[in-house]
Amino acid sequence: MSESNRLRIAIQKSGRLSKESQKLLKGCGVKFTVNEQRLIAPSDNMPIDLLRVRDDDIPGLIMDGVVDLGIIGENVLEEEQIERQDTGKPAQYKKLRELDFGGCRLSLAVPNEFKYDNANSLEGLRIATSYPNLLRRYMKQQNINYSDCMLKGSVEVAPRAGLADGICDLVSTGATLEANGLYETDVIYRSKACLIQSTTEQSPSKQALINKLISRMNGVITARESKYILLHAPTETLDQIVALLPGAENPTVLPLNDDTNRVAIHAVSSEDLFWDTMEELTALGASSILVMPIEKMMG
Ligand SMILES: Nc1ncnc2c1ncn2[C@@H]1O[C@H](COP(=O)(O)OP(=O)(O)OP(=O)(O)O)[C@@H](O)[C@H]1O
Ligand SMILES: O=P(O)(O)OC[C@H]1O[C@H](OP(=O)(O)OP(=O)(O)O)[C@H](O)[C@@H]1O
Ligand SMILES: [Mg+2]
Repeated sequence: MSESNRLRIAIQKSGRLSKESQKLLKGCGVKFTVNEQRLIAPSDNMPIDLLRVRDDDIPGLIMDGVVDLGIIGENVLEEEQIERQDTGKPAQYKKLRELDFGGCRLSLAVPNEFKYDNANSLEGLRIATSYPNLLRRYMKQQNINYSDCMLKGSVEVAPRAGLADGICDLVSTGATLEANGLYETDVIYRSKACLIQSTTEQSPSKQALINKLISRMNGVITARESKYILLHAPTETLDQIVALLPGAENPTVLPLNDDTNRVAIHAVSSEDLFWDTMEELTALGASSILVMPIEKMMG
């Protein structure tokens, strides 16, 4: 259905995913300028148009084949898929990869004064949510009767406002729940942002561009999760020091000028190097420890 020669990518216009989605695409070499008033941000250097929309609209745009790629929270994607499956609308998509942002969970929460023992304590409650389908699926699995109160926003104030007994909403740090006198009882869905594609067959040139973007995205995300580590180590503790570097296989070991007892180590580590490990390295005699970010990785 998407007949344009340009690849269309739907991203959230403004909200939790918008900045990170733009940063990821820029990291993949897609140049564009966002004009806040405009729905479409065309790329200047690649045949790509970014569609800036409400996140709730992204799964439907993909499932109807109106756009080619989308960056969306798995929670919104799954919610829309259940809705469409129940109403007989197209509900297919391809998940290309999970992304490294937008991590949160959809949880049930009740007021601090509510006595909760197990999921059965929720029997008969009225629960406010923006995710009625994910909530229904969970409550059915648990065999619990409830009624729902559909709210698109400000779900966390529903119990205090007398609209509901509990809520089913997104949680990350838990600060919103705490600020509203609520506590989390059941995690019903864990979510991250992901990259999805419509199942519409693409022209070879568009599919080649999609493949290029996926490969670059892999490079950007792997690089973000990795560090370049340089340090000096005594030869007698070299093996112990290398063993402490997280996920660093085959580091480069180089001699130092005028010092036969020490060597320089260069390593790419698949994780960050935390202060605790830095302190352990120092205790083993390591010095001049540098931990540097990596911008891009390939091959
Ligand atoms: N606190 C959080 N921490 C991390 N990710 C979150 C958090 N809250 C939400 N998300 C993720 O970001 C997505 C977008 O959240 P946001 O609050 O911006 O949505 P929204 O208010 O529905 O936006 P829109 O106006 O586009 O409909 C959520 O669906 C979820 O996947
Ligand atoms: O556990 P926390 O770290 O407090 O995060 C949870 C909050 O984050 C989201 O809202 P957001 O801040 O994106 O604003 P919104 O009200 O526009 O959805 C979500 O709807 C919760 O309200
Ligand atoms: Mg939304």
